[in-house]
Amino acid sequence: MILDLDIGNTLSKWRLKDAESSEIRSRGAVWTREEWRPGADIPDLDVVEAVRISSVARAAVLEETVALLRRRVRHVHVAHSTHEALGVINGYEEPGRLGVDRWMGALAGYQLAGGCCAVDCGSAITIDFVLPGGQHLGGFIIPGLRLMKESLKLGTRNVAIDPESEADELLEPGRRTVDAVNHGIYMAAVSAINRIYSEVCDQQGVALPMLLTGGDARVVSRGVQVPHAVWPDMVYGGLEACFPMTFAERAGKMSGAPRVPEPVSLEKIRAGLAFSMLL
Ligand SMILES: Nc1ncnc2c1ncn2[C@@H]1O[C@H](COP(=O)(O)OP(=O)(O)O)[C@@H](O)[C@H]1O
Ligand SMILES: CC(C)(COP(=O)(O)O)[C@@H](O)C(=O)NCCC(=O)O
Ligand SMILES: [K+]
Repeated sequence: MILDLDIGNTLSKWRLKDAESSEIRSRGAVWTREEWRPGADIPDLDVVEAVRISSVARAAVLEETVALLRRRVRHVHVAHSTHEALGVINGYEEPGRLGVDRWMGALAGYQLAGGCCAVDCGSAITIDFVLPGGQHLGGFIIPGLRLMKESLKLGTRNVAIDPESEADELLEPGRRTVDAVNHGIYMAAVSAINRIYSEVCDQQGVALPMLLTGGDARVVSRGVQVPHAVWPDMVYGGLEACFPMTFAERAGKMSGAPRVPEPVSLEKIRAGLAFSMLL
């Protein structure tokens, strides 16, 4: 069994993948601030032959986790952001400083779709761009929905956006604090994503397919007008591409990869941008 770990600032996600059949056998998540010790919510390491890790948590969290795993598992692979990988050139001045979850998303997106806009809606919302030739441009970082809400300190933190709510409702003016806050942060997130996408496609002269991932991807997806696909396992896709182990992975297949969304034409994107600025 292969254990894949995606350690974010809020949640440490894991999944167990069958090395023979490439099937996902189980998955789960634990709070990142809690110690990562095999137990109730964590898979049994006896069945694990290899681990692949993407972590943006504090260095100490990763070091402890790796030390613990190395005692029990033979192959432990830790992903790092590099200058180049799998045909993608990292756009950061200091490539190692790009969050490795963003790098995994960019690599997975490029492997799936060629040029792409990779959006990760977690503790932070990150929006990264890769051109069809493999140049990563860098990206944008804004606080995620939960962080935006907590920063207001209006006592609404415990009333999360219902992940089933329709975008229409969320985009209406709120008539009590909790709705005003939830609708406000939702509008902030989706309008930033729509606008950033259009600006960068306009600047670069190319309409890119958009891929969405992260804990808030489903709800954010409803408010994003740009054609896109939700890919919950996008970070894991990067790990598969960097450290291919199963037969399917070696053939370039990534688990749960969606169909590549067909972007609208550049003319439409530019017309939308002009319209939104009343030009
Ligand atoms: N069951 C859940 N538990 C915690 N957060 C959730 C849950 N479902 C959705 N979320 C949202 O997802 C975010 C965490 O998403 P995730 O992509 O795992 O973040 P990170 O990678 O930063 O840890 C939270 O900030 C919250 O807004
Ligand atoms: C931007 C992030 C905090 C996002 O993390 P996440 O929301 O997935 O927990 C993470 O990718 C990170 O720590 N990046 C390093 C800084 C950078 O990418 O420029
Ligand atoms: K993120």
